[in-house]
Amino acid sequence: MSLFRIYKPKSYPSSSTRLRVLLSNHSFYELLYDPLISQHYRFCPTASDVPNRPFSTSAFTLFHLAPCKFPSQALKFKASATFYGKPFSSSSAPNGDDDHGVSSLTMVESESECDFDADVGKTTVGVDDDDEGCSTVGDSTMVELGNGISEEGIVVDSMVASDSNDDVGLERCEGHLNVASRDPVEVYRELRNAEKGAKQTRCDWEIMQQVLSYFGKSGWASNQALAIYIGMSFFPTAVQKFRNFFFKKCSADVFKYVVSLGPSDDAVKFLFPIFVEYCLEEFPDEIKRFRGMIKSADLTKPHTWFPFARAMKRKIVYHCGPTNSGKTYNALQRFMEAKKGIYCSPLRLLAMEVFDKVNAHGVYCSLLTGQEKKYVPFSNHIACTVEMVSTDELYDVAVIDEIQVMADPCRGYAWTRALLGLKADEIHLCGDPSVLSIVRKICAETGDQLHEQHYDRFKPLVVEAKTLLGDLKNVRSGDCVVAFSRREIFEVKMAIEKHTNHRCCVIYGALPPETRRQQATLFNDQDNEFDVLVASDAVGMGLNLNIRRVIFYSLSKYNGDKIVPVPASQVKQIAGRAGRRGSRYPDGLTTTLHLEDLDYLIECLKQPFVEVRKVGLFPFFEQVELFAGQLPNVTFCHLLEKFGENCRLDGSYFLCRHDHIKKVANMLEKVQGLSLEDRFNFCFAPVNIRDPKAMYHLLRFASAYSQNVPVNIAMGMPKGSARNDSELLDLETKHQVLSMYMWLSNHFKEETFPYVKKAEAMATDIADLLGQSLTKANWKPESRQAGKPKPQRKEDGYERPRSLIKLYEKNRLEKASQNKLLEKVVA
Ligand SMILES: Nc1ncnc2c1ncn2[C@@H]1O[C@H](COP(=O)(O)OP(=O)(O)OP(=O)(O)O)[C@@H](O)[C@H]1O
Repeated sequence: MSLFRIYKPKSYPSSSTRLRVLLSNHSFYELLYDPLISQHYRFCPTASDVPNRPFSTSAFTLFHLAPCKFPSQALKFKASATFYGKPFSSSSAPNGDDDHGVSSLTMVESESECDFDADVGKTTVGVDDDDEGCSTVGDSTMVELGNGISEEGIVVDSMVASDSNDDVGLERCEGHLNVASRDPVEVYRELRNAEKGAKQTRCDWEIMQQVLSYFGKSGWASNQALAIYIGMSFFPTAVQKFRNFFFKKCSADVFKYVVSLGPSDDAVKFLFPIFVEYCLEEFPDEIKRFRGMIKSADLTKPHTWFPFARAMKRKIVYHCGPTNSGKTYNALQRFMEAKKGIYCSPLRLLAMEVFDKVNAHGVYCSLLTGQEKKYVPFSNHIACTVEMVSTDELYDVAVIDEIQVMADPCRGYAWTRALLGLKADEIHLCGDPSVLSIVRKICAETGDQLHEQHYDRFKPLVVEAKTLLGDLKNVRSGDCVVAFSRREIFEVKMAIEKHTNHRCCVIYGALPPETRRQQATLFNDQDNEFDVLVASDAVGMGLNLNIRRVIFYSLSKYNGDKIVPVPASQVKQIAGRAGRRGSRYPDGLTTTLHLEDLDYLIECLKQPFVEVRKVGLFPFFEQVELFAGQLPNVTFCHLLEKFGENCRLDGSYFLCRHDHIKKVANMLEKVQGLSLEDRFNFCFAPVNIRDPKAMYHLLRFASAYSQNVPVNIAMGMPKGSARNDSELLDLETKHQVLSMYMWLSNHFKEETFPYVKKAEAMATDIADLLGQSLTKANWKPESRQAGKPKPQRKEDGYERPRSLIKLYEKNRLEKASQNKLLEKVVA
């Protein structure tokens, strides 16, 4: 039954319309001008099984209602008047939105508008306060509208229920409209208990197909289904079964009602609670399994994972500022004063530096990294890499360096864990301001007391506008040329040594920390010819270097996928290495090789730190183990994938990337006899997944370990320093393999890795050989990255690279102008 609320604006000319409206809840409608009944209109459904329902109305204009397929689409009247009909819907819509209970017709004329709202499920016709001329009607299905012409608006004359012969029809119509207001549990039970569903017309059946297909594709429904533990992957199966059930059991009124909604969100919202009832009854096992899975993949509220730390009232001091502003210095002062302290470093190299520095100050300090444990007798202090931090020990003072790495997509979880879990009365965080607001948020959750100390750079960094004008001959003593690939580093070294009198030290990520330190010492030492440093972004952290000027050879780098501009935060960090307090060059300078890169450098240095909104998390083994209990018989790699899909996180956290872990997990699938914990630990071993030799050795180590036999190093010692780049690469790989062996010996049963001392000795020797090799290296690097833009050749033989930043900028501008053009065309 329908309620028609008819009104029109007062401005509407009183003589303009005289009409009658009949609404019926069938799918197809037509409004016809019947020439036999001059000036009268007939409003009739087209469905063949529903009789025409002519009725008379007077109107002075002709209009036509174009047929529409679904009620959800607008019913459109054309001519001098246009009507739009919104879909019928239940007045008790699941979301409680009253609008869903209103069907409406809107008449639009060329000069003015008149709206008709038809409320479903009531029996009276009301008139808005503003409106006049409509009268109420009785409770028949054919709604009678009031007589007479309004002073100002629509005149609606009495409507005759011409089809009132059919009481059953009326009940049916009323019945299907009432469906919406019924309890979904009751509707579901009725369907479930029905022996057979009602017969449907082909047309309705097709519409229902579309409705259920719309339901299956609804992101809202699949999301909501998670609340009853119907997982995303099971949702399509559940919908398919529900669909079959619905077709088999659906009663006429429910069917009609859903068809009247059409494939729409209203239909989804109506069906969803019935679907829920169906799922709860039909899929208890799946729901139980998924609930268990979700529960075990719950990474929400990570601060509650550390109850002992929560029981403490910790004081957190955030040393917040740019590079070279004395943050770490001040934090380390507190660390050394403490009775018991821990320093957490982002790099082995930095942990070693602090270990040396603190011991040199007479404070006994041990060293703990993934690869080495150096216990200093009577020490109460420890310098460790952040991944190795113990959340069991109690400390007076802890220092977490480079706290902004919390937001690192791969390693961030280690910083988050240290911050949340460290049992220390006082925790000093050193870093730039990018994670300050999120640390504030975390402290509010943990109940820790946060103190902020803000710092400025000791001396401002000066940008040299002249640049090197594209010529490496312009390097000077104390310069550090920064390039972002190993290949470029060696090209630059060669070019400088060939065309100038300078000698170059080299620092890049694949070198062992010992070699990096050796090269840094060589560079810092004034009594030799090595006065220029060529380095990768590895120079950005951890080394105290006497750098006068940082020169960016380029400001773009390969990110594993494509060449991208170096992020501003990284540019700042690297440039900030110039002019350290206490070094030979306290005033820092920075510039670029090319003039055209200078703008980007200035732009980066000017940019404020971008506020980080999320920091990294990764599950502990125990969490993965719990999760695995819900998914027996899947590979470890698949397990990690599933964990990633199903884990829940709070808004301040993201799950750290684990492609690297999955790649190792995948490789180790063929190794039998490893426990889940073994697999988990092997996956964290430091291995370069792009180096097949290193991957081979990891596989070999894991196989031997799984057979419980002593794991051999099985790798020959190189005879001498490298004579070419492939020998240098070989030394790098060998050192990585030894480093991996040492790491494994610290993370697995020691007796299974009995040659750890030998590995340490070999690693030290190889680090030395690497240092020697770099000192004399004057060969062309081997190309490992096909497809990278080739450097341009200069006439004097010196190779000058193209400015990729310029190229990037050009592409960006081209893209932007293309987009603008496209927008124009679309407009
Ligand atoms: N008060 C101080 N007295 C003497 N030297 C200091 C002092 N503060 C800092 N320094 C020296 O200044 C240099 C930079 O300090 P520090 O490493 O603490 O800076 P930072 O802000 O932590 O920079 P980064 O983030 O680059 O590590 C270091 O060599 C440090 O020893």
